[in-house]
Parts: sequence; structure tokens; C-alpha cells
Amino acid sequence: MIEVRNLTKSYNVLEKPVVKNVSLCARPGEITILLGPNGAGKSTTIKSIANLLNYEGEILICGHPNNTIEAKKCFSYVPEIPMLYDVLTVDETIEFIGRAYRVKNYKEIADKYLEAFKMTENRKKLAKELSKGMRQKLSMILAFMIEPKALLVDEPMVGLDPASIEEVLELFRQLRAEGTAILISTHIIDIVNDIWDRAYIMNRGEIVKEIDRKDAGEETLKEIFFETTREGDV
Ligand SMILES: Nc1ncnc2c1ncn2[C@@H]1O[C@H](COP(=O)(O)OP(=O)(O)OP(=O)(O)O)[C@@H](O)[C@H]1O
Repeated sequence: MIEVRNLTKSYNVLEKPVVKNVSLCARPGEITILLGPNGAGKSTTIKSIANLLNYEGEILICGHPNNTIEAKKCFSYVPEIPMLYDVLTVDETIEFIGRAYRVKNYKEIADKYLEAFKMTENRKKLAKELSKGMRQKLSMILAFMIEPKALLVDEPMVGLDPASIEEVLELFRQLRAEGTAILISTHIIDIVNDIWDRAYIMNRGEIVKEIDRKDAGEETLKEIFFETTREGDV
């Protein structure tokens, strides 16, 4: 579970907050989507949850404040721009993260994901030698490998080819079935239209709508998004 309560963030004390009193909840076994136009405050929210920014409010991951070791042990974060060690190979990166998180069977798990992402032939390449899409896939493999209870993903599909997008969607479905709480921030509504369970629409730093898929009826997420942001006078 990822719980955000009354998150407020200003980058500059003299300026108005760019995220205002945001509360949201990504539940176990659900895929929760954070949507919003450019500049709405999605990345600021995601980075605050990942404890990369100072902010006001309360953020709990698996019931623990997000700056605690307990929280860090149970969640993975896939940033929009992968953060990798350029001078480590794919295999070395996997070993480093697997050992750091004390994942006993990390090799076995990583093999499965390398295979799924058609990355096995790249395992001896240095991270700096990988293409943009390959870096994104490695970043996902590292996040999935620790078998997180909560998964935070910022723009997961950027740089991925269509087959890899399908693979990622399938992996999200599998993690959801295993009970992982998944929170995804994205612009690409069409891609998540088949998998979302709950969505929060952000506009100008505020959550302007929360939608439970069960209540959405025949309406697509895209239709709801445009209706809401038009009403919200973007
Ligand atoms: N490091 C920063 N310093 C100052 N202002 C920032 C910084 N990062 C973001 N902002 C401002 O905060 C607001 C929200 O930005 P944020 O990146 O969170 O939005 P977003 O919804 O993720 O946008 P996008 O969809 O374009 O990525 C914007 O007005 C942006 O200019």
C-alpha cells in the first residue's frame, strides 16, 4: 500500500506550492494511475513518494514512513530516466542490486525477466553501452527483481518498443495478481486503458478526480480525463 496524506511541495519558499494538499492511496492488488497534463505535479508527487524531495505531509509505504528502512525494503521505484551505474555490466548491476536487497534467488528471477525482455544477449554490455529502451528495461528488471510489495513507476513506456510495452503490461498484471500495490504516473492513457483499477487525475497541483474503475461504466479513462480537465479549465 502507498498512502499519501496532504502532500504539499514548493520548490521555492517564495513561490506557490506546485503540489497542494494531495492525498491518494495505491492499494495492494490494484493498478493505480496518476494522470495529468504537463506540469500538473505528477513527477513531483512520485519523487516525494520515493523520498527524493523534501515536502510537507505524510507518506506511508506498506504502513511505514517512506524515509525508513522498512519502507525501502518493500518498495521499488522506476524513475522516468533510469539511474544506472554506467561502468557496470547488466549482470554486474543485477548482482549488485540482488545482493544489496538480499534477494536469495536474484539470478533466477533476473534470468526470467531478461528472457521476457529479450535482453539475455546484452548481459555482458556495460550500462552505458545500452540503448535507451534497453536501459529502461534493465531499470524495470531491477525493480521487479526485488519482488516489491509496492511499485512506483514514472512514465514506464518511454523508449520501449511495442513488444516490450506488451511485456511490461503483462508483468504489471502478474504483480497485481500477486498482490503488489502499483502506482504508475503516465501521459500515455491509451496504453494503460486496459489495466487500470483506480485513477487519480491531477491538475495544477491538485487531485481533481479519483475514479474507481468499477464506477466508470463504459467510459474510457481518456474520456474521463478530457471531461475532467476541461471542467477543471486546464
Ligand atoms: N526542480 C524544480 N525546480 C523548480 N520547479 C520545478 C522543479 N521541478 C518541477 N518544477 C515545477 O513544478 C511544477 C510541476 O512539475 P512536475 O514535473 O511535477 O509536473 P508533471 O505533471 O510531472 O509534468 P510533465 O507531465 O510535464 O512531466 C511545474 O510547474 C514545474 O515547472
